[in-house]
Amino acid sequence: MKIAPGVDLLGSASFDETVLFPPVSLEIDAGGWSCLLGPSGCGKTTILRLIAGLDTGAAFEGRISASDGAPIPDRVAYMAQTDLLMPWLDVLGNVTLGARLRGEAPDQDAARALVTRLGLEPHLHKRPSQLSGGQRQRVALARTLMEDRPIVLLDEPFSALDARTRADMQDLAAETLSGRTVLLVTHDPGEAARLGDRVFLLDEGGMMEAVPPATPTVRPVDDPNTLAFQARLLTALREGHQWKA
Ligand SMILES: Nc1ncnc2c1ncn2[C@@H]1O[C@H](COP(=O)(O)OP(=O)(O)OP(=O)(O)O)[C@@H](O)[C@H]1O
Repeated sequence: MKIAPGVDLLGSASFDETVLFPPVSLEIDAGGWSCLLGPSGCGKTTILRLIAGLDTGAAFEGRISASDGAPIPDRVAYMAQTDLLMPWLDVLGNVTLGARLRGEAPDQDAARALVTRLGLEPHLHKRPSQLSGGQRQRVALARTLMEDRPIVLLDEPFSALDARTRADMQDLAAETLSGRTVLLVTHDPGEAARLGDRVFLLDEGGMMEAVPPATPTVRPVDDPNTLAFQARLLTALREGHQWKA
């Protein structure tokens, strides 16, 4: 894997005359997990797509740059909110899709090992229509983890999972993506409290940062500091932009 750069987004976005978010500053540290929370519709997915260089329909005024000055989009693995699985491919086919689209021979052994770690081995040759929502989400996660990219953008990657699987997948993603620059969009303050080296809250008033406990990630769910931070995030989300870090 190439060295993971930090990513900065500075700017505002709007649709015609409607401001989506005012000027914000999002500093995503190199090689760490940054979490982005905020109410539905505040622009979190738009921010991920802007960083990935994908179309958003929004007018963005500002700049998005990597700390090494090199272009960002071709170094990004992006897991969208919808799983975007190919209905005619089985689990293994979907997990190795990226390599085949690039005309490369997929690493079947690595794909099988990953699929096994994600608990999908019994479903290896099933198509997406034969899988549950949570299983489909794990296939999409596996496909993203197969892309050995230094910058990883995850849009609610664990949202369809049961509590136990969710915690397992958080651990696995943290381990697999060690050293990558990760931006995780989540609605779950507990998830941000476990995984976030930095935690940002976005709403129509702008961006705020909440400073997580100094303990390393992945933080234990039952650690009093993790729980206190989780509660603080929930309070902040409920209070909206009146809250100050
Ligand atoms: N082409 C468009 N024209 C006008 N508004 C749009 C357009 N595309 C998206 N929007 C609006 O932009 C807003 C931001 O969408 P975005 O998907 O970034 O939000 P989000 O914070 O990720 O929401 P969620 O948490 O529900 O996924 C939404 O209110 C959406 O309705």
